[in-house]
Amino acid sequence: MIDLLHYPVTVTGVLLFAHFVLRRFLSRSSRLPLPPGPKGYPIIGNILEIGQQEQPWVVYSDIAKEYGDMFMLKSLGTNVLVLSSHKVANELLEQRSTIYSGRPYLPMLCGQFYHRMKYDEYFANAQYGPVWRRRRRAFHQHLNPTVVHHHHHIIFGEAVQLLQDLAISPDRFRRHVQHYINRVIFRSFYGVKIAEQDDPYITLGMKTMEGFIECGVPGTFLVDMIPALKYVPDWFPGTGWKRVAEYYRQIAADARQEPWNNVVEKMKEGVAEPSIASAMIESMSPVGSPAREQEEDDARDALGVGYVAGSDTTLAAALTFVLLMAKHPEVQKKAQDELDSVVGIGQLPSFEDKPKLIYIEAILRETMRWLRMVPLGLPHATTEEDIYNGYVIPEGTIVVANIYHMLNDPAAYDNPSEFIPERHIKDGKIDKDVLDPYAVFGFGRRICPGRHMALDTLYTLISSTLSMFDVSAPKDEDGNPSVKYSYPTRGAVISPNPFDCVIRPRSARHDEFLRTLDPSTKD
Ligand code: HEM
Repeated sequence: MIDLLHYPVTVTGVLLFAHFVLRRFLSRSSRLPLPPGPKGYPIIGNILEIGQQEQPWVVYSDIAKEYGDMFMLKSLGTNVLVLSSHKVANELLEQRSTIYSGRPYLPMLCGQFYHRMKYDEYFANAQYGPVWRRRRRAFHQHLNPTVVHHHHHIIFGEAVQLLQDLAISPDRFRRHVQHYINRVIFRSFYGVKIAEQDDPYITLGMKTMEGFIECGVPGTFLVDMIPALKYVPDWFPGTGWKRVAEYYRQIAADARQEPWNNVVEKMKEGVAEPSIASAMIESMSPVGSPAREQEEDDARDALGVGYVAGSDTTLAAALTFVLLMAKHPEVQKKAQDELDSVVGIGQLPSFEDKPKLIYIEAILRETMRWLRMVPLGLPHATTEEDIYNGYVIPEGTIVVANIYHMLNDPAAYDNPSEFIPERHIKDGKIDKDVLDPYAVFGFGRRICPGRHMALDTLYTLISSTLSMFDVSAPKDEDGNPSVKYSYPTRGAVISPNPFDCVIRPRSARHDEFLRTLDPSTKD
């Protein structure tokens, strides 16, 4: 006998089931192939290519030469789609950004269970959804191109301090450049002046990064592959990962909370230096109102990402610039001639000079292109199935843009391994026909929202150091100038390993000028 009470439910269930089965088997996608890619081994598939530790960007680049600008690697249920041209990256990550803006699911780092590190509170790791959207919007409001100039006095004032530090102890240039970049981030974000040594906020930020490096590689912890392990009780042997997760969860929470609390306290005392945090707090709903708690969480966590995402990346570009100047005295001389004629000898370039400093702009572009600091960008993930050029790209596919390959493409750049700023200039202007190297900042809705601040910081660093200093190569055993340098072969961000170079004021006059600079008057 038919159970009338459940009849509609049963019919709906059968129809729904039939709908899904038919959709699966009759859909175009089920008849379409996956994008091509190297044939893997039985069961493990392409795990060797995916898990490649040494210069995976070069390995992917070689595969692209055989399979074209889009290929798929498959292993143990994971699909990794590698994009190797601007065209495909634009068509998928930009034009279809509603589908391609997720991040890969990393259970230990960001999983949805208690024993996790909660690193998805940093919106750079968050899944595409309302939390990511709110935090990204809060961040963007204070760092978009129309308002980033609010931080110029900090970028410039701290550069004066950098020049003085370089004049006093040029051998410690690495430390000085790093401190400059961190001062810019912490002053503009929180209005705090960080300490030269053992700053507590920097220590927390560095430990947070350690957690990312230690636990961010899927497969380091078994729970990444067998999420059911989260149910194993804490006292059970082999559950040490839970303590690791708790440790870093607390560190990362403190890294976001402590500088924020400092701003709140200083605002109460009426002594807060204006900053992004203080501006955010001033524009919030009244304390005690329903919206307030979420607004505070979003603002605090949106700002927390600044040091984590912005410090090492900007440092990689800045140190590479120093290295390239030591290697290329002819480029340096040309830049100094431009600075002297546009700004004047013994003067510091300002942001007003920027449109006229074409060669400086070309050096900045070429440094980014030559280095490709984040060679594989940050991985995206598809949030639904897609069909592109006759191939099916399943939901949950990890999508990697091989920025290294794009900016190293001989079809786009002659002699791509050479550092040639002139390639970006035509008829005394930046040549818009040359492929924009700012792919280093990623693509689509996830494109780096700190890029305007990064570029303004790098412009200031490049123009002000070249206006005051000569950078040269140390002499080798035979008395010839030689810069010995190397780059790490693994990691998300590639920054030069420690190298030596000689930094000196350009002349006695420049030396004199450096002595008279007062950082406080330049803010
Ligand atoms: C030269 C310096 C920098 C480079 C090369 C760089 C590069 C990148 C790249 C490749 C991404 C991933 C984009 C994607 O998923 O497609 C990214 C994301 C991000 N960057 Fe940067 N970045 C730099 C500086 C900064 C700075 C200074 C900040 C902050 C002040 C910052 C904040 C962020 C954030 C918050 C994200 C995550 C965006 C999201 O997931 O929605 N970056 N960056």
